[in-house]
Amino acid sequence: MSNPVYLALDLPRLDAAKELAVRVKAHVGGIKLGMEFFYAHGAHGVHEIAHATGLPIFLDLKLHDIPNTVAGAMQAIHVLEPAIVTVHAGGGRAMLEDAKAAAGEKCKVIGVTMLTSLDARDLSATGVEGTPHDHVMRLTELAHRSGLDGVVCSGEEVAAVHAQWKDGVFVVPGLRLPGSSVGDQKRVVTPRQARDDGASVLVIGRPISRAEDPLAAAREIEATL
Ligand SMILES: O=c1ccn([C@@H]2O[C@H](COP(=O)(O)O)[C@@H](O)[C@H]2O)c(=O)[nH]1
Repeated sequence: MSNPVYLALDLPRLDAAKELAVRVKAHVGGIKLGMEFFYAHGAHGVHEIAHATGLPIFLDLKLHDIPNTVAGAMQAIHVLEPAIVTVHAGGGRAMLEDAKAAAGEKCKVIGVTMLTSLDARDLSATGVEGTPHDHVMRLTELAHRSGLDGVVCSGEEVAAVHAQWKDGVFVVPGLRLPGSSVGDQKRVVTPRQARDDGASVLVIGRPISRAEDPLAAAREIEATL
């Protein structure tokens, strides 16, 4: 079985990001590049990381706009050959369908349901009724009906999401080993629990990138899986 861990390279400097990725590449299955990296380094940065590591690239851009704009963005990033791209599931059915149609066959399009940095109080403050579980399940159903390949959810929901959508791709961030700092994450589980509950991709950033010894941290996480 291939390594499900994607290293989130949320670092402002390209040389530091590249050095870290090369250092731990034997202990992760892919690299996740998000807004911080992409806005700073663009297509050039993506090519640099892809060539330096040879690993699949997950572009976590969380696209969320009118359908025509999101479809245009998907076409524009096609040349980067990402294995995975994210869009916000809350963008609605037309946006999700158009994003998938524009993505090309090899790219998995994954819908972000409810950010792992949010909890029940945050959800209610945005005017959404029900629990985080209800919200995640509702958006998962929409993503599925709209033809996406899977969703991003927290480890608290992934078992239910997996039970509802057997062949989906389930991306889980908000992962921490017991006793480590959660930072801004609110719905958190261990990498092992997320995997056992049906996660296909485990997104891990700061527990590796901010560790005193990132290589040892990546190895330690790999050993728990
Ligand atoms: O709901 C979500 C969606 C995406 N993320 C991203 O995952 C990583 C997590 O980083 P850590 O340092 O391991 O907390 C980060 O790039 C987020 O943008 C998420 O955390 N939650």
